[in-house]
Amino acid sequence: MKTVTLSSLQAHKRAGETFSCLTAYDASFARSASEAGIEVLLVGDSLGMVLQGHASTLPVTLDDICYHTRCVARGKGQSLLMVDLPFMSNSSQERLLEDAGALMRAGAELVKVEGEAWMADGIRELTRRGVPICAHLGLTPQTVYQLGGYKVQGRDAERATQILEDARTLVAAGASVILLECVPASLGRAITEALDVPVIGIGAGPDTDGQILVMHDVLGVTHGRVPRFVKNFMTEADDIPGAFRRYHEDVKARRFPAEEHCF
Ligand SMILES: Nc1nc(=O)c2c([nH]1)NC[C@@H]1CN(c3ccc(C(=O)N[C@@H](CCC(=O)O)C(=O)O)cc3)CN21
Ligand SMILES: CC(C)C(=O)C(=O)O
Ligand SMILES: [Mg+2]
Repeated sequence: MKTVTLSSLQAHKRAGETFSCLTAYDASFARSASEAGIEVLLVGDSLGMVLQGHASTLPVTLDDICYHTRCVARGKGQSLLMVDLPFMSNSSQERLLEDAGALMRAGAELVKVEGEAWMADGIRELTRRGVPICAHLGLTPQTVYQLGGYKVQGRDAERATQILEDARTLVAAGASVILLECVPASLGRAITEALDVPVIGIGAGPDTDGQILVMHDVLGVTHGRVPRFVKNFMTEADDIPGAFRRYHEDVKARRFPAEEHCF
């Protein structure tokens, strides 16, 4: 695989080709995912749930994320390294810039922020300073206690329009990538078509430019009820590298997500 950059993701979008993304939290799994061809690795704050055992992503600290980013950076190969800003890193503009700076120094190449249109100022200041941004919209797990649970967002026309408008606003403010979580497939498609920047989906239907899943879900080691958009690729593979390859190939061939994974 050639080195993945923001412009290669753009090129995939223009060519109508999909790309695959997967969370990674350490060097060994990052290397394996990268060797499978997975274009983007995310050090997600989901690590609070799958590594630390919390019920949400809120307890994850900047130091936790920086530690895992340094680990993944050593194994990432040619993949692009995206990293989540943790809960409350947006408590002030100063803190936002400081925390994003810490993630970049740890090895991030693209910083993902949850937030709606009000994050536009922060995103403008970050991009001005050379921090490429992915804006995460739809189901934003850091606001789960406000949303009342991990529920599909944008089912009604009003909220769907709001998510589309937020996406436009954040792209205008400088976001290079949009990530949509848990929205109806029709909305995933509409937003992907409306924007020039790459759109990554998780539970956002088959038509987004990229797909992302949590590594533990792909390997079938998540305990408890798994979201509808999850597929365990171990059942069709001989080993972990094989499951990563299968996930990557199924995304590239648009075999994943299938109808049963969508809302
Ligand atoms: N293992 C794991 N996988 C993830 O995808 C994930 C995490 N952890 N932690 C952080 C967030 C939390 N996420 C979640 C968690 C649960 C649902 C879920 O159960 N959703 C319901 C929607 C029901 C509805 O509103 O219709 C589902 O049935 O999929 C969705 C996203 C996604 N992220
Ligand atoms: C589920 C993905 C998109 C994420 O934000 C994470 O892993 O933290
Ligand atoms: Mg996250």
